[in-house]
Amino acid sequence: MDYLEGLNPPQREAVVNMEGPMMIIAGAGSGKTRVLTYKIAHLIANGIEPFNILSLTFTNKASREMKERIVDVVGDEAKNLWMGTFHSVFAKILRFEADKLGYQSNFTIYDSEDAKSVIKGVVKDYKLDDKLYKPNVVLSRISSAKNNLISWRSYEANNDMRLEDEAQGRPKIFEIYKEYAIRCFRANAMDFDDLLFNTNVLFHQHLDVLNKYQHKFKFVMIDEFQDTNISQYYITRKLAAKNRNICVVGDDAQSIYAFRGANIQNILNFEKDYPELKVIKLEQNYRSTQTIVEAANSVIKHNKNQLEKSTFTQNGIGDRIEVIRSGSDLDEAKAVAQSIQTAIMRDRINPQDIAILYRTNSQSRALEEALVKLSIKAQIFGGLSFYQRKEIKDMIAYLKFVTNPKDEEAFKRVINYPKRGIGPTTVNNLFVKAAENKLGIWDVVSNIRRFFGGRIATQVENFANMIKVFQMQTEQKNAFEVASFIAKGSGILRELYEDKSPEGKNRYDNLQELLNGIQGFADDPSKEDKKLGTYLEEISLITSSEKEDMSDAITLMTIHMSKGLEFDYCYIVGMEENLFPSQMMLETREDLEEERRLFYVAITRAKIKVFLTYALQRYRFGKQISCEPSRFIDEIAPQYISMKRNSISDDLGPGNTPGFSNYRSLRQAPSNFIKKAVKPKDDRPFVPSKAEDLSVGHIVRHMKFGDGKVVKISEEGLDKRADISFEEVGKKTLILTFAKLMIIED
Ligand SMILES: Nc1ncnc2c1ncn2[C@@H]1O[C@H](COP(=O)(O)OP(=O)(O)OP(=O)(O)O)[C@@H](O)[C@H]1O
Ligand SMILES: [Mg+2]
Repeated sequence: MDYLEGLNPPQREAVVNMEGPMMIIAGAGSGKTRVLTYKIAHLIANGIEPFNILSLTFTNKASREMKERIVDVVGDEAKNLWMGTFHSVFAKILRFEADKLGYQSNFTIYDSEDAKSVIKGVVKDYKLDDKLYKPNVVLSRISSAKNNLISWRSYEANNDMRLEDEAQGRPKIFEIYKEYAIRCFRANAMDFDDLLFNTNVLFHQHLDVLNKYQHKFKFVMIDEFQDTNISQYYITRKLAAKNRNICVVGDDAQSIYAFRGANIQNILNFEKDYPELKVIKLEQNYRSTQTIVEAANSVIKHNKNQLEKSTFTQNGIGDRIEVIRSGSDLDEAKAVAQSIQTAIMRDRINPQDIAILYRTNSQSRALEEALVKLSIKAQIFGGLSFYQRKEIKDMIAYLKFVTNPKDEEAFKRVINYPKRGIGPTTVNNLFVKAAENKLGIWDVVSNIRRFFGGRIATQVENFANMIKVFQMQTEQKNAFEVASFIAKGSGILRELYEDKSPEGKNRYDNLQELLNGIQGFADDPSKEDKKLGTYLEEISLITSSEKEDMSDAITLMTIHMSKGLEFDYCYIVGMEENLFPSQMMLETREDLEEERRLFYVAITRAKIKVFLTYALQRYRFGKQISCEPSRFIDEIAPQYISMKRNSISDDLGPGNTPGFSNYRSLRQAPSNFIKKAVKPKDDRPFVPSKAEDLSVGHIVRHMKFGDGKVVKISEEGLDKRADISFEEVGKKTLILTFAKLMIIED
């Protein structure tokens, strides 16, 4: 069996030990995903049916790639594997079992925009302060409740949640949660978190169903195990309870979703849950050069919380990590584009093997523009950018509403678009009528004469008839035929066609592009079910907007999305304090450690070369601000770094020391241009003190500025301020509501 030859001894041991619980916690690039892939192939080669194997990955792209490789080894039968992200696999199961939970199997999956829109509605109807109960804040509380398996029924009694809400001045979240859940249910819709939450409910309440899937999934495999949350962990624990054939692989140093409830604790629990656990260590990195492996190790060493493990590589030493500084964010983007051009032309790197990684999505725009100017094709991976565009959302709303007329969010989008004289007041009246009669919106709309007369009734009736015609189409025709019919019949296509402005043309093109995509779906011979509902299912879970002709494009993505992937060259951009590490993540040691793990993930994506870039000035929050290089650059052991100045930038701004040739001399620049990360003197955990406890004379600690003495406290309007004289950075005035300070000496 030649696939076993491509494995080192511990990898092979992991693959051939087919049964029983197994855990592999090992560094980046050590072959964890490869082991999972070959293990699945090995199971199939040994007679296990592919449909008895469940394999959970972090992105759909990852699972597609795994499947392709397995097909290469064992042939086409591998196509029957159950493989995908947690969300896609359990959405599929929930559709089969929807009736057990009182849903219909054609339920809609709300993305976060839909969810926020529902929340906005609830906040408005409950007459709550919408500045306080911002949709994304509320949604994130609801999400964290669901991911910790706290239902709306138990939320109110849950002290942790309630006390935190009260502390944040938002005591009514539990009421919003309840109403939100009711509205989603009434609309036959689930949000992303519901997909996991409801699976847990399903397995908890219906033992026969659980039993069926326990029997079905004789083997369970999980990649990126460090980022599973409690909800996901319970699902897999239940599924594996019978056969106990569960194999998980991951790397605690790459845990980067703590903010979304991912829980490193799962790794620790796993050992308790399976005392017979087989643990396998992988220590050799096959992905990256020695320089990259060592540099990454030198960074992650700064984290206290990590499991003991070591990594080495037998790959070549390779080039140093190149640090490029620029005068501004625009120049940074230009420098990156130029460097990429060189990489492609001179170093003969395939564009597909080049990635630009950034901390926040909004950084992509300048880069995209600079790349276009040099005619370098780029695709954004993981962004929903295309599907977030208004015309696309409108069209999809039609498709969704036709498939599931209970979907209120879709209804709101389509009822008066294109304009058909049904204004917000009428729409509101329709909803009121629905609520009064405890009916769904479609029940009212499709029987409008029972509730309204006159002009309203005629217009709404026309709309309802149109939808009914569309619905009839869905029964006989494939997704593309129905979608084209709807695009024309609804008037959307004409509406966009008639807008001859450049933006209008662009929107028209986008809509055409969407239809192209649907046609591709309908023409795909490997798809058995070409119905509209199945198409919607696929795109609701899309994590990548790759298109066919993108084979010679480089990839842009957030670091979060890059997990598990690998590229020859990686450009990590925006290496600046307050951007990376992110401003929001500087409050506690835990947060900073999570940022550092994110940096570790970024570096370890590269096989051949890493570039780190930063700008001295950046346009943020609507104005030009000065930036300092990220402390993470400083944390890489110096022998792995070389410093380049971006030749595009003439004006390097304040602190410029002309003529330096490497990073070391930059570090010794006479100004405070690079500030060393201020290290606290002792190792107490950082727990911010209350602002009102602070008084003159206290010695306090700040996560970024280090230790200092409070010299003055003043009040200006509602803001209490403190002047603090810091040992390392001098005097600063801080607003106490924002600054987190810990009193270390009275
Ligand atoms: N024994 C081996 N021989 C040759 N190449 C290997 C071997 N093991 C792994 N590789 C290669 O090394 C690279 C990294 O492997 P893989 O992606 O499985 O690592 P990983 O541990 O999953 O990394 P990450 O933590 O980033 O997800 C891949 O290109 C893989 O094909
Ligand atoms: Mg992997």
